[in-house]
Amino acid sequence: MVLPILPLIDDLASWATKKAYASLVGQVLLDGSSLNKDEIVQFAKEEEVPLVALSLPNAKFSDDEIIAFLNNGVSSLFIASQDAKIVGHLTEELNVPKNRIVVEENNLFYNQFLVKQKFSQDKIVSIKALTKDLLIKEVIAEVRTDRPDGLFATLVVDQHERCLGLVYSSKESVAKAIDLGRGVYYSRSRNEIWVKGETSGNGQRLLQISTDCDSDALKFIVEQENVGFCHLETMSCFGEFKHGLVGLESLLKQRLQDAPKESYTRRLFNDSALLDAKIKEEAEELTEARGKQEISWEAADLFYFALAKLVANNVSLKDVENNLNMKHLKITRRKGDAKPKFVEQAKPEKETPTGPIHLHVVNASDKEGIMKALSRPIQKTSEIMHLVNPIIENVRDRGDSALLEYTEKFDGVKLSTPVLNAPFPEEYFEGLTEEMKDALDLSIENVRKFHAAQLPKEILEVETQPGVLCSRFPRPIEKVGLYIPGGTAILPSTALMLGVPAQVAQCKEIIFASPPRKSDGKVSPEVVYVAEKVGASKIVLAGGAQAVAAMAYGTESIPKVDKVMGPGNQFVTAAKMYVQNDTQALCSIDMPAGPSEVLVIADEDADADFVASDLLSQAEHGIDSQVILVGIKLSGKKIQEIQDAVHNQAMQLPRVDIVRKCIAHSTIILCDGYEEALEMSNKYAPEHLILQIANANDYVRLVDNAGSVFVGAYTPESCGDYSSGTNHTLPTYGYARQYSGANTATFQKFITAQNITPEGLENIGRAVMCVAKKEGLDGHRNAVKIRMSKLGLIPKDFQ
Ligand SMILES: NC(=O)c1ccc[n+]([C@@H]2O[C@H](COP(=O)([O-])OP(=O)(O)OC[C@H]3O[C@@H](n4cnc5c(N)ncnc54)[C@H](O)[C@@H]3O)[C@@H](O)[C@H]2O)c1
Ligand SMILES: N[C@H](CO)Cc1c[nH]c[nH+]1
Ligand SMILES: [Zn+2]
Repeated sequence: MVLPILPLIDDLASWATKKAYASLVGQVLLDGSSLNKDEIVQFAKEEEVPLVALSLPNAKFSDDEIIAFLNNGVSSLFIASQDAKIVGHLTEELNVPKNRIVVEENNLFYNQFLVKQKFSQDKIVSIKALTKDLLIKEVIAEVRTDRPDGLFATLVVDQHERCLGLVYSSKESVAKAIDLGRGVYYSRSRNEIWVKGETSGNGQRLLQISTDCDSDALKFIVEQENVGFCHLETMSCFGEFKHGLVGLESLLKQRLQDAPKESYTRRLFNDSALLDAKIKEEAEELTEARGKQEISWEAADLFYFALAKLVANNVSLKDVENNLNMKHLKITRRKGDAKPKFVEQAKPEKETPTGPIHLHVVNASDKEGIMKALSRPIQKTSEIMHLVNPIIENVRDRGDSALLEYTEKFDGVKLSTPVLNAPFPEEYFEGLTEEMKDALDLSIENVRKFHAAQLPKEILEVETQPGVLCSRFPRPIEKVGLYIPGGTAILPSTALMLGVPAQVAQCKEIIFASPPRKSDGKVSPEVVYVAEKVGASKIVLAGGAQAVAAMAYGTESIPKVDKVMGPGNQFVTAAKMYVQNDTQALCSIDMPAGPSEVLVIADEDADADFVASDLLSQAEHGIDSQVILVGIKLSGKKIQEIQDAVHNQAMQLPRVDIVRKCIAHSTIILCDGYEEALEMSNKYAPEHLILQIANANDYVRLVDNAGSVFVGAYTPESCGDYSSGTNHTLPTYGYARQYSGANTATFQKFITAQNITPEGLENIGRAVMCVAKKEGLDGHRNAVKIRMSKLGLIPKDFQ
């Protein structure tokens, strides 16, 4: 409730001199008969008074002017009883809501908008007559107390209406608070008036006083200064406030003062073009967001940059809230249509790009050029994580329903279940030819042979000392989730590259995941064929980060796996990185296996057509793939031959558009010798390395970093992709420095064991005790000492 006194403003100059205390009431009545139209609008718009009513004289203002008052912050129209006839006109013709019209009845104005309160004529006091003493008298007359000590419970809130604490006021303290315009209360422990902050420095500017509905409690709205309201130095007596928008505003205000020069926030404050661009970017991302998590994520980003703009321009959240309040009072609203430039328009037909498909050429001595050539065309981790995090969290928290939503959003397929269980229905094999089965069978057998050969033949056992037998034995990882890409191309070859070693390693449960086809919501029959051959129990019909999350955390219909494997685009790779770092997921991954890449080393004698075909075979994987040719002493003529071959072959490919984009960030690097070329390759650490050079085999010894090597002119990388036997799931982004490609061990873990005899204990026991003593771990030492002592290998009092 507001206080029953209603200051009548009939003169703006008097208001200006008295507003320091008059505004504590939180409401005013503008006198329409004394003020002109501009004064009314200016006051309602600019003065921060929560309730601005207007006494509307008959026939002084036009309809448009009345609407302008209500649209600019006037909350209610007070009409004298003799003018009541205009109410019909206001409600019917001007559409003024009934609850915003207050007609005088028996000397009472009964306001029902925003507050429910009766104002009697005698409580409407001209601003000229409103003195501090009168105000104090009115406030004290209004509040009651049933406490024996005569104090009033007083709720203290900040300007955002957040509760700071509960205190007590006496009549005297209220009078002093109004007089000083500060937070002044009555201290029950000290039994005296308490001017908040007088000793602590944590004072308060008083903004408004009101009472509750039955006038037995006061509310002080204050602006808290310094550390906070509580004596424990928190903002409120109930602890700190949650960060939220208000918290972010104060943090940004602080940053405006102290952010270091090189910080991002400082850059935002100093570069208004950057800040505006970020606001546009975030606004666009919010328009594209779907689902609670993603929308809240994007909205939070937008609010952050919007708040940075407010702070940079000295506009407060309170100003924004005042503006919202004013808009809430508007009675005519904008139609709400968006400006034409934001309305989706028919997109102009994309022009087919033309021009030669050629690689850039850079000399090995050009350091800057080389740095650029060897950097991958990938989005920043933070940006990609930003997109992937909400997807993972949603699937983790909401399981199948979130998974189905993302499949609809990203793959354009509405499914009723996200999983296909073995035995796979006949209809899923439709379209599979005998020729295809034979091709897959041959590839499966070669991959099986190569991977079976990697199984350890026997348990590794080493007697490190007489009586100390150490051993190591493999065990399959029980449940594996195998991701088979299916965005721009269906890859049954990946299904067999992952499924066969999983079967060879004897994993107990093999689950496939692959994005469903848009046409019928199924996965390709070739993938289903491989799934059946390797004994997969399920095919998750989903792709991207959501499929990875479903397998890593499990859903209602998908069991949680122990390890997620397989290649994929940046979303898939980022999701794998996320889950492997989340201890809640308890899930490992094979490696970061992202967009395909190849580095070909060729000399002058290399066949230009072979070289071009190898480059293009990986360039066609995706626009984020990258191919590099390292040429050794290539003549200008050879370079031209290769460029021509790239262009001519590319133009014949159905995926020429993808190739064109990939080649745009691909390079020919010119070196002077074989060793320099291999150094360059080791630096890049390519997923695939092809050696099209004389005596290629002799150079394999110089390869330090690569996923897989293809040696000699007749070893195209495609053979490794499908049928030779090596695995095509390989580390990209330069991770060949530290990761191996998929192999049988990827599907296993290795357990060590040891068996020590008394003789063995005698041989190593003293060493164990010595080091344990140094580490201060006597329990460790005792485990040896007690045994050795019982065996009589050390004296009873051995120290
Ligand atoms: N390194 C290796 O061993 C290896 C092996 C085979 C394939 N690959 C690579 O795998 C990749 C396969 O990529 P792909 O895209 O064709 O298939 P994909 O299956 O990896 O990705 C498709 C999925 O990406 C998700 N997605 C697409 N746009 C999205 C967006 N804007 N936000 C969130 N998610 C989105 C969708 O869910 C979709 O199902 C290629 O880059 C290829 O080169 C690498
Ligand atoms: N070259 C890819 C690995 O980067 C694998 C693949 C599958 N099909 C064709 N190629
Ligand atoms: Zn390939």
